Amino acid sequence: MITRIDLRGRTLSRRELLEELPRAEVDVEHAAEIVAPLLAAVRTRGAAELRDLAERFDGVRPEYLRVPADVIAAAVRVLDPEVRSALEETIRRVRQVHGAQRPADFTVELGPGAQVRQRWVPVRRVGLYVPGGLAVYPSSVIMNVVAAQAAGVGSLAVASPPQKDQDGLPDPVVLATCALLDIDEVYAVGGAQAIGMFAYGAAGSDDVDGETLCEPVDVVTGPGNVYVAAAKRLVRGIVGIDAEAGPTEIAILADGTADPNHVAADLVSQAEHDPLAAAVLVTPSVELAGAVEAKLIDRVDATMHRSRVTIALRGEQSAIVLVDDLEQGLEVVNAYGAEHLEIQTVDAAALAERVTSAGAIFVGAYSPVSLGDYMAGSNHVLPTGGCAHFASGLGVHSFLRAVQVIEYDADALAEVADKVVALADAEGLPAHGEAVRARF
Ligand SMILES: NC(=O)c1ccc[n+]([C@@H]2O[C@H](COP(=O)([O-])OP(=O)(O)OC[C@H]3O[C@@H](n4cnc5c(N)ncnc54)[C@H](O)[C@@H]3O)[C@@H](O)[C@H]2O)c1
Ligand SMILES: N[C@H](CO)Cc1c[nH]c[nH+]1
Ligand SMILES: [Zn+2]
Repeated sequence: MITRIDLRGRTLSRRELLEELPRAEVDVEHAAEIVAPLLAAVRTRGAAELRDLAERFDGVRPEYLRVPADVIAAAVRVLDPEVRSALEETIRRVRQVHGAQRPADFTVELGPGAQVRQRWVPVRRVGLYVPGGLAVYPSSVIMNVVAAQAAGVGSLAVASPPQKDQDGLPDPVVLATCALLDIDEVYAVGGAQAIGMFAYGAAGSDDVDGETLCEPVDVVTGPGNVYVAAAKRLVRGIVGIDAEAGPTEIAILADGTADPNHVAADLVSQAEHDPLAAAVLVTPSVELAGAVEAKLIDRVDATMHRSRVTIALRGEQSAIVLVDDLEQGLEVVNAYGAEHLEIQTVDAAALAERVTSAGAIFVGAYSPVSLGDYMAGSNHVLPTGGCAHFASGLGVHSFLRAVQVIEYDADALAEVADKVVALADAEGLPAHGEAVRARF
């Protein structure tokens, strides 16, 4: 069912360790070769191409690429009250956490009349991707939208794949969630083509050729499959992106005190996202490893997305990694840099303090990843594929830029003028020094 990798008694360099660790054959570069021509076609053919690609990849030709306002409003009217209450609770909690994320502006006085200020400025317009292929993700609407709203972004557009069983509209709960968050610009566009539409804009309204369907955005965020991740990589530079948030990963660092039933349930919970999802258990306990393997057999057998989960768990991206002790376990999870890392050990909080690479850390027996997916208040759009080594999850910072404001008066400039000239001359750029001298 799931491979074992035995690292016990082995001393490995970081490079050797990385080669031993399980990693999905999520070949973003290969996917990029597939989606590059799609992006180019969206850029030149706009709405017509978006309809053709929807037919090809989503199996439906949407009547409306931009979802009409009355359809969004109707979706919230028919929303199941229990689901509405859960969405509202998620919105409340995610707003609370993201409201606390905004970094403070500051001013530094370097001397009398010499001031540098830093201001955090939101981007003007954002394109927020909400996946909708193998599953639908109203929760991802909240994660994207609340973070952008908390940053103060003025113009927000959401895209999610057209659903065959919804006459080419996005999932109705996705639409209702947009309504709950006051979002009225929603597109029935999925995959790489949605990322292209956001990056380049798209011409051609629903019935009038030459009109604009979608204006280009400054930043594109959101999770998605390997094609979405590849498209984001390709448009980076034309627009800003958040981290690549591709097929889901869960790593669990657990010792003999962990409950094997909980560990197995958590591995299956994330494996159900995608056949390319990764589920990794790192443990020094051979007993726990055996018990988890046994529980996995029962759980996989009983779960709804059995075939998808089986492929994910059998894939080379998933494994049980046996280590000598929790110290080696920590080294392994830090080298892996999982999207989600659960710590189910004695003293889990102390170990969590020593984690240096993970998209998000879930501490102790009662903080499963599923809690973070929906209700913790944290953001579930997190870096995958090792991007946690250099990137953060989605948050208010994803939509902000730091702008420095420099203000010196005449005396303050005079004070450093000779030093500016000395450095300008040392760089062989004397006109820089002359620009300062010219003022005195
Ligand atoms: N890392 C995170 O933060 C995070 C959060 C939520 C979900 N996820 C991941 O998001 C993904 C969602 O994937 P999904 O497939 O359900 O929805 P999706 O919306 O990401 O992808 C569906 C789209 O993929 C495109 N597509 C499908 N086959 C294609 C092909 N052969 N060539 C080009 N394009 C193709 C289609 O355009 C379709 O609209 C999962 O991998 C899940 O694990 C990640
Ligand atoms: N686990 C996903 C992030 O990889 C987020 C999610 C949304 N819905 C369910 N799960
Ligand atoms: Zn999940």
